[in-house]
Amino acid sequence: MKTSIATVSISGDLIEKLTAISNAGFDGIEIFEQDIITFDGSPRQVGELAKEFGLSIDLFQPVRDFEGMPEGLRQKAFDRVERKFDLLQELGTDLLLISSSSNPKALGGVDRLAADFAELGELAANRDVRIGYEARSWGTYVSSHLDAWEVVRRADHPNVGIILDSFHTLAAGHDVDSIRRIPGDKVFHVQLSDAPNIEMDLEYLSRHFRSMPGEGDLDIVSFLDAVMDTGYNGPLSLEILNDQFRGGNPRIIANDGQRSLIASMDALRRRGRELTVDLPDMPAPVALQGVEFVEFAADEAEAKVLGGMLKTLGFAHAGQHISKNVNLYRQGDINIVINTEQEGYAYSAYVTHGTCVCDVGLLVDDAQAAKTRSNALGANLFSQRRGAGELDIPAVRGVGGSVLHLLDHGAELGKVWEAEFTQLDADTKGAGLTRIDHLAESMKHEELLTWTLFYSTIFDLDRTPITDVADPGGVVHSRALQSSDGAFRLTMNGVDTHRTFAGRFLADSFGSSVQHVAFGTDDIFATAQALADNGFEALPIFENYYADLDARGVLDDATMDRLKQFNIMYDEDDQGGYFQMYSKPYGNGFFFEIVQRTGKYGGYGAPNAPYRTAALKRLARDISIPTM
Ligand SMILES: O=C(O)c1ccc(O)c(O)c1
Ligand SMILES: [Mg+2]
Repeated sequence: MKTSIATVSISGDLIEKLTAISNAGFDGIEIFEQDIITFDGSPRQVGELAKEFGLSIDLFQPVRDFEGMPEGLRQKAFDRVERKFDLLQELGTDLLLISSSSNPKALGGVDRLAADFAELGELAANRDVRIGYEARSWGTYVSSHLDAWEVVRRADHPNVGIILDSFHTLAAGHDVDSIRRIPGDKVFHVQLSDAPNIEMDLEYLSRHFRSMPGEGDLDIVSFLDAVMDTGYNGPLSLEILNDQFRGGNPRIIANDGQRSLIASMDALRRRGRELTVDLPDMPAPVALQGVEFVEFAADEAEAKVLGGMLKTLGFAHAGQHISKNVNLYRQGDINIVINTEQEGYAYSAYVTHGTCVCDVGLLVDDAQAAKTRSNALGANLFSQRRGAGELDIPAVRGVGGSVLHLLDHGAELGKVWEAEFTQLDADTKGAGLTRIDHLAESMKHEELLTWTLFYSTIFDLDRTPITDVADPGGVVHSRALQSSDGAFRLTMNGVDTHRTFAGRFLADSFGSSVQHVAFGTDDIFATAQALADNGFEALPIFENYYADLDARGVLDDATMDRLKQFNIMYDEDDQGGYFQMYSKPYGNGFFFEIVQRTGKYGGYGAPNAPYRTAALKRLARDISIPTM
């Protein structure tokens, strides 16, 4: 089983595309006619070029609107396709994709369409080429794989088969089980793409918003599982029409494609499928138990400001690193580390971004297994010279070049705090913060799918659909990744402009990633009181917000008064409630959040996000933000 990708999925000219596709490890390509038309050389030279890159040309596409044409136009359609047979032979490939017609002049009738394909099959046989018929989900008469299969079945010609495309099957809501009825030797090719679950014209969705398997909301693995039952053993090919990818970095998009295919095949294998494919052995998607630590890079002066702020949040200065200028702050199960080294990774992160979260420690069952899976999926491993007494903690590169350390409760890594830090006596009684509820990362919008894929292929995470959150300066595209038990939660915000609060943070910090850290408490009012006593300054929320919340009539007057008093926001779903308050922004727009979940509330207060953002922006306008 080979991996393939349509040239339309990658930006650049043909050479740039082939370079990226070949370097990413694909075996073959589907070549799009546009890439031949715009190439300075003959189709034969295109074929030779692909060979030089070690890539087979698995098919040529697209031919549209061939079948069902009335007399007078029918011959023209056949002549047009015959010309493409010449092209196929020059390219050195034998498979032509014909997608189902949406031509208003075309006629229907399964037998008419089958007769067209039987006749074309004869012509194809004479030229030693094959025809693959694909149902486009908006085709006039043929809009599902079952329609296309009926045409192919009745055409009954060895040179005519079906092409399955996950988009057309899944986005249109067709059932995948029926694929199992198609004999594998009649499936000539399989195309894969994911898509977001949004109500939209299918043709528009298909041509602008497809994504790599694992980036959207479609169940690609079930589709593949059904395909495998046919006995199909040809290439798995990505056909991704996506506006962002068209303008994206060819290397990153091609690498994402490989990662998505490897993860999809691994998921199939975990369903007990025997795959004839050179797939690296790898552990299962890694279960996340939570965030073990968050590390900031800072200089000495800013470390004092940050440390002071952590004190007002109720953190104790709990430890000093045995050999480095690194301090540990603790409360409940939360570990915050401030690194003021003058060399090494944290220092370079500080020089690049200013005070920032440079490193996040993730708690997993087995850190070595997590590293092995990350590596098999093409993540960049991270390491740097260790100081005396420092443990060898597996790590990978994450968003914005940041680092993710992988920790577990095993014999060695489970003792990292005792091994690397001298323990100091707790100097505060705390404010009731118990754990890290979630992290929020900001990134360019065009990176949102890449990082979705990174996290959701390595780790065992559910992903919410992408929602758009209004900011006074633009739209933020937001989604959450979370473990099914909620132990690990991450929100990702993709921004297009620096006029949004998240966009400004990204621009001013030169691509730093973590913009806020949310701490959980079991009693938001007790925590809010303790913080107020410590001199913590909460983000002031608009008076009118409370008028609106009150009008909804979900909270009693006494609770409303306390929300207002402490600048706490509130949201609820049918599972429970969510209280949230914020610190003022620091540095380039970083902030802390404090939340309490009641019942089984599963969200992140999205309805409040526009008001929180406006409140942060108001403050950023009104005062000069203290540097962190
Ligand atoms: O949008 C289209 O016309 C089109 C063409 C060829 C394909 O393989 C496809 O899935 C869609
Ligand atoms: Mg297709």
